Amino acid sequence: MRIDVVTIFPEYLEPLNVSLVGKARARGQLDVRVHDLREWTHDKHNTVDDTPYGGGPGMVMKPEPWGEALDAVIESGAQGEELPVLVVPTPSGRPFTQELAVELSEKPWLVFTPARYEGIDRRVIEEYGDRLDVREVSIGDYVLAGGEAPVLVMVEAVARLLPGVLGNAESHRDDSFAPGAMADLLEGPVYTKPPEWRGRGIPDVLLSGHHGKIARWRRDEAFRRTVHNRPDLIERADPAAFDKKDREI
Ligand SMILES: O=C(OCc1ccccc1)c1cn[nH]c1
Repeated sequence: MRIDVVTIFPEYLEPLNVSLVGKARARGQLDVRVHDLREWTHDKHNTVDDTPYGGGPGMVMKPEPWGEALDAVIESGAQGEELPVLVVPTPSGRPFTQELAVELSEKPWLVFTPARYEGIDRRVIEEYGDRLDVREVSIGDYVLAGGEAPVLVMVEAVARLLPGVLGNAESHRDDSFAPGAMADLLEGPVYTKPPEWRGRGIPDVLLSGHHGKIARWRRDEAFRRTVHNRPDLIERADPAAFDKKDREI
């Protein structure tokens, strides 16, 4: 997979050189290219923003630098002529979910356009929306100063799903929100050695070696935690899925 990021703060994307994503890049599973938007400005001050038409607070990112940058990135594509998916982080986007992470992890090429200020001139989204699959995506209901942190979040969520990137291929089968048996439930509690820590032991069932009981206990704990922290997910859950899960245990 190829990932391009166009930003006025390239140094903000340094964390993509370390850990999980860093290793995937070193193994050649991921080709991540970070571009400085200001490379495509031509005035003395490398201007990327201006005042909003119609007035109002803040500044808007100008369309010209984005147009030149995105044309350059798209033209550099040797991805078998496949065009990239354009991912635009914004509070006004559709929610970023595990389901969307899975969908994006199956694409050969993603281009992220993190904005600063009040956002990017709408005409950029329209211009590229005519020829590309453009996704405006929110990582949550809050406003940040820029889209770079959302890009780090989305790239990590996508990269860990690439085959061979996450050590144990099974690990994301039971992820919270992963489609399938545990869909729509939060992860239950986890424990590891030592068997006793500050007078606190381990739930007996986990030491029983009885896999059926362990699976049922984990499902019940996941349910309990979901009711407590995310009752909204319970309404959405499909009771038949629980019955199916019960039969599987
Ligand atoms: O703040 C965010 O992106 C930066 C941004 C982009 C456009 C206009 C204002 C701010 C964001 C919050 N949830 N998901 C994304």
